[in-house]
Amino acid sequence: MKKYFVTGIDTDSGKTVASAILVEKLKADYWKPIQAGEPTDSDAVRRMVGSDKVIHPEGIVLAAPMSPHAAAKLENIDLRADQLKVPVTENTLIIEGAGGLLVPINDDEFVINLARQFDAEVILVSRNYLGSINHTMLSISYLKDKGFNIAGIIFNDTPNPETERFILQYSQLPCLGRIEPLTTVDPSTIQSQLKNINL
Ligand SMILES: Nc1ncnc2c1ncn2[C@@H]1O[C@H](COP(=O)(O)OP(=O)(O)OP(=O)(O)O)[C@@H](O)[C@H]1O
Ligand SMILES: C[C@H](N)[C@H](N)CCCCCC(=O)O
Ligand SMILES: [Mg+2]
Repeated sequence: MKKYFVTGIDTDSGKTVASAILVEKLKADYWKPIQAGEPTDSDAVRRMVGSDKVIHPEGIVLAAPMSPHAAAKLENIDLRADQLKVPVTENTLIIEGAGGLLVPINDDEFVINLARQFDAEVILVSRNYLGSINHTMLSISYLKDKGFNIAGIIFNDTPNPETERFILQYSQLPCLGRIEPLTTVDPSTIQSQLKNINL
């Protein structure tokens, strides 16, 4: 089974929206290994995709909408990456991280480590805002320095051609698509974006 790990340049960059689009585009399953706070991303994806799609139960659900290391600490949970096991499926699997790359799981493991642990290719979601060039370049730099297998970048929200041109030219990474600003996020607007994804 092919696995993609959807990470973002920050929390709220659009990983869940991008994951729902990828689930539809690739007819894939979805899995959120670490959920911190409610409503859950799995429920959000369930509302965005067809009822034929498989959404696997989260690896762990933590109550507090915080960094997983802090949310786990509040519940006296000793959260370790190796407790999280990829669900069994023959299908392509879209795995969504939590926050950005270097969000801690505990005092010495980061969310992005899960991509390697799960043998998944990384998709980086870059939302366009003032400051996103820096966040995107730092994220790419880390992924490359650490030797992650990077599928490419998805740009989200209001297009910024010069931002996108610079990032793609400097990084030489594939652009996997662009998600337009959506007035509502629902199954029909998710479907409207499939044509904008090249994967
Ligand atoms: N292209 C878009 N158009 C309109 N709204 C969007 C778009 N992309 C994301 N949003 C909205 O922005 C918010 C954050 O997006 P999303 O939940 O996908 O981020 P995330 O990276 O998954 O965050 P988290 O780190 O909490 O998992 C949500 O309310 C989502 O519906
Ligand atoms: C609760 C939120 N929606 C995410 N699940 C977790 C975001 C953690 C961000 C931590 C940080 O970078 O400071
Ligand atoms: Mg999310």
